[in-house]
Amino acid sequence: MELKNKKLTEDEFFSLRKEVLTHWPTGQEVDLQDAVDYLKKVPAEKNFALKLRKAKEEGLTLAQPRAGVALIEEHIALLKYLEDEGGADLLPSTIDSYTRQNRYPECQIGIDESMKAGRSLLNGFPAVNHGVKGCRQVYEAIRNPIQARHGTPDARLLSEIIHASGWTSNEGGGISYNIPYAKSVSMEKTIRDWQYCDRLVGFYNEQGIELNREPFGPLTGTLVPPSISNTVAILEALLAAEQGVTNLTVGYGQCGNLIQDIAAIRALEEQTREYLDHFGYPQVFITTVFHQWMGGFPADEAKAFGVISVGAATAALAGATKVIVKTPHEALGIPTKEANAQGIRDTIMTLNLLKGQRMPMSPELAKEIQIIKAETRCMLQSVLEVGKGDFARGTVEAFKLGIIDVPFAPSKYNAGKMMPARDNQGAVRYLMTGNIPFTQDIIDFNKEKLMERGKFENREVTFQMTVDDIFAVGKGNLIGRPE
Ligand SMILES: CC[C@H]1O[C@@H](n2cnc3c(N)ncnc32)[C@H](O)[C@@H]1O
Repeated sequence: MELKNKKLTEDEFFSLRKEVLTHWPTGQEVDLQDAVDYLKKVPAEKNFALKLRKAKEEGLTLAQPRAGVALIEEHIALLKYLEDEGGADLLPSTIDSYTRQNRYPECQIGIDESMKAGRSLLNGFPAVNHGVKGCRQVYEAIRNPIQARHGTPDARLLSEIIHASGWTSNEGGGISYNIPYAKSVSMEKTIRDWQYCDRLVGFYNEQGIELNREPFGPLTGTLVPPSISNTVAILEALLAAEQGVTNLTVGYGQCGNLIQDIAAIRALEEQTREYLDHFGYPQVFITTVFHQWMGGFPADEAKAFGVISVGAATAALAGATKVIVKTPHEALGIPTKEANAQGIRDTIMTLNLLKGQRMPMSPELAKEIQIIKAETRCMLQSVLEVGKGDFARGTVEAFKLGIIDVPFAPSKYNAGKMMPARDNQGAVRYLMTGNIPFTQDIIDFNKEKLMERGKFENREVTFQMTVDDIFAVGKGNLIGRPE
């Protein structure tokens, strides 16, 4: 069947579903009517979609950590600690890397070995192997709404299991969980597979159960220009809306220049609204999520708290509905529950101090919003052209042609011709635009901003700036100044 941005019919969806549920024995535990009945009992305060609606209406920024360990009891203890001692408003379950690659046999080995070792030997929660039974145990043990966070190109079985278990949000998308997370999975396959995941949410919606979907904003988390991540977020929002998703959180990963980061969130929310309305989805409720710094972290915990606090402050001043929290163990690896809770308390303290405050509009902020929207518009219009009016087909073509190009992506389907670098205030600009069809004024704007830095640093504007920027934060600075 040719790829198209069209809502799957019930026949198409249910015939795919039969095969999806055979990918692992726990798929047989998923009974749709039983899942509907179970989800209908989820109280409003434990429904991710509803808690986000409430937060947006009240102008609050909610704090959510990442967290996941191999065994059910330990995972429950971890999540309870993060809500009780950390104060988390929303809970994750970060899914392990084997599950993300559908390597369920290795998950089983990881679970068995973790039981023998008495500690987690997986880097996340293997939700498919634990099945509906195990995931419901987790859901029933906690107070807050719970979301699956992962990086799964084919998340169809995972989505079936987590939603049947009362988990009312799922992160990811056909672009954002392919390009940064896979080497050679075709864009066409992941768009189709995520149409399935979104259609499942659309099905529950038709039963009166609203679930939240969250495209993964940061992508590679390495000097990603705001207009690149916003373009991907808006495309995934449009694809999800077509499948019947009505509650979407679009996201963005902190780049470090305060005005540009706030402009990115404001442009993202406004332009997502503009495109959803224009293409016939006014019913979709939009929230935003700001991811604290996704690049290299300082190992020194006090410095790490500095990075975490700036991320929390930026999220608050931007008016993001949610902020994803980092921990002082980021440079080391999987955090202890204590370190994870510290990151949340740091974040909530910062959010509370800035409660109700927003960065006021200014000529600088207005300019950054305008340039991000203009760059995003160039890419989205070009996606429509090469897709002959279809966003799904257009996305596949756009990556083939390098019209959308994500820096430092492992996927062979990403052109990798675009290169970013910071300007003299640390804002991320386009050093090379590759095949991205920007207008000349956009190209000139980015070049001028980088020339300013070159002049200040008395060096040529070259890829060396990019390299210096990549290591800068880990060394304690935002901009990679020449040594
Ligand atoms: C998106 C990548 C980020 O997710 C975080 N992460 C991944 N797995 C876990 C985990 N199991 N527990 C806590 N944090 C985690 C970590 O901050 C990493 O940089």
